[in-house]
Amino acid sequence: MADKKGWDQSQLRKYDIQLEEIPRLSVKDPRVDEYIAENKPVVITDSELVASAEKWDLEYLEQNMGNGDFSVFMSRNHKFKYFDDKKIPPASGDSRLEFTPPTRRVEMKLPEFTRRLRQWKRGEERWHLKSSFNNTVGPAIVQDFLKFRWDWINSKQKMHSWGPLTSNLLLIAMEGNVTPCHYDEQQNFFAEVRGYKRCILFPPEQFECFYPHPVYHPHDRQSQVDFERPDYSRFPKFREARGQEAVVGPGDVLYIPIYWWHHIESIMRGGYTVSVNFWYKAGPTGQIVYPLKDHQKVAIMRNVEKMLLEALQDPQEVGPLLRALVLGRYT
Ligand SMILES: O=C(O)C(=O)C[C@H](CCCc1ccccc1)C(=O)O
Ligand SMILES: [Zn+2]
Repeated sequence: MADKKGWDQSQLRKYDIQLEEIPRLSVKDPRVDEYIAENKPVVITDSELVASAEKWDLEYLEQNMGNGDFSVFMSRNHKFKYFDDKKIPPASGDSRLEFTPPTRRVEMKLPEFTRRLRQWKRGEERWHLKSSFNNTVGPAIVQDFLKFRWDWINSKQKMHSWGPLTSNLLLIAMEGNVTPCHYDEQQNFFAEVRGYKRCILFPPEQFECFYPHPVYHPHDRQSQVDFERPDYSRFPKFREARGQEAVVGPGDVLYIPIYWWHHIESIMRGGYTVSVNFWYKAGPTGQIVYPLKDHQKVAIMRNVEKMLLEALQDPQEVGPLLRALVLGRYT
């Protein structure tokens, strides 16, 4: 039986990872801004940021999301590992370059999606709606969206000199769905509207523990490590990962700092989840200060990979050149 907090440990997947708690602070607590200023995760409670969306249950969404198409992802298992379809290589004889998408995107109307959620049986394919708010949504949703606490979030954006808001994603997931560990190049206020999501975060300085796919790969920014069955022979440093976790529920806002690794799961047997994220471009770098911050080194590594690929053209040549550059010389 779930505790008064709405869930219990049995609803979280088990991983062999050292985890601490992400602090939970009230929106009125001045320490919230200290965490954001230091690019450290914090769960902000009672912000009312998306309180106008509290009524977004499946029935309300069916009636008010309009008749447009929404991007829905289908997976044969519980994992929804993101991939950039613009980076999928053209078919070549070379099987080493072949990419098999782990999920399939299907455009469908909202009632189609909610039907699949309602009729789902264990073992069947899973669904995950991931869509921006476009101009096809109904007037009631527009009203709810306009009633988000833009005054509060705009004041945060300004106070911390973030760049512009680039997008809001509406995320509707089935219980048990998992978004595997990845990082984004944007600041993120992740607002939980309905249901409970367990979020595990790791700082950018643990880059070496997560072995992200190459930048040119469709799974760019995604970790190669399968949290459920880590391959410690290929990814030995994963043993050293130290995470922070939080289970966010309705009304909670999790600040996911730019470049921080995050794994997100809709808790098992918790029903569907509804989340809205707020992605912001990083602020201006301003004066470069040494020593560089860890996320700046990640950005440098990304640029080196891009430049080498541009220069060498063949992705197969990037590894050998980097090895020649480093082994016995910088190691
Ligand atoms: O808000 C975020 O950054 C999240 O990762 C939220 C996460 C998945 C959103 C879809 C997605 C996955 C990978 C890359 C970009 C977008 C979830 O809620 O399951
Ligand atoms: Zn993300």
